[in-house]
Amino acid sequence: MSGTFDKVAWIHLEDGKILSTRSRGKNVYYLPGGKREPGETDMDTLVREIDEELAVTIDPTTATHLGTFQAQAHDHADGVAVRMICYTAGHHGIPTASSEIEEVVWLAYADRDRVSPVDHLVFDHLHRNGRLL
Ligand SMILES: Nc1nc2c([nH]c(=O)n2[C@H]2C[C@H](O)[C@@H](COP(=O)(O)OP(=O)(O)OP(=O)(O)O)O2)c(=O)[nH]1
Repeated sequence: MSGTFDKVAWIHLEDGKILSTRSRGKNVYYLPGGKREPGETDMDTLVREIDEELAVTIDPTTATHLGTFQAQAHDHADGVAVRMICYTAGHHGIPTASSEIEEVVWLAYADRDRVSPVDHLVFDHLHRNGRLL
């Protein structure tokens, strides 16, 4: 199978660390976010997915596009890609793991080996810019 997943992710940094999640049954951490549903804008997807995963309300008026990154999709056949459109954004509420999420953690650049290939690109970008320590 080939193709590309179209996903929107939330980049949430605090004290040089990035909020990351691990879904049930997975062995690597992902940046919170998910797949666009038909007709959704980036903000529609971001708000819906972050509410579903973390019970947090994203404030779309504060969203800033950080970058769009593409790499091999984790846990899929070679050649399947994920294109992840990444935003920082203010929020309301305390991130709390929903049922599909086993763990919510703050990762540093030193944790790069524990994230999926597309997140390597995000980690490198944020580290170069001094935002992920
Ligand atoms: N949200 C998110 N998805 C990621 C990241 N890195 C990464 O490879 N992905 C991948 C995982 C899958 O290969 C791909 C498609 O997402 P998906 O939600 O369909 O993943 P999946 O098929 O494992 O999930 P599911 O439908 O079985 O629940 O996106 C990341 O940092 N955050």
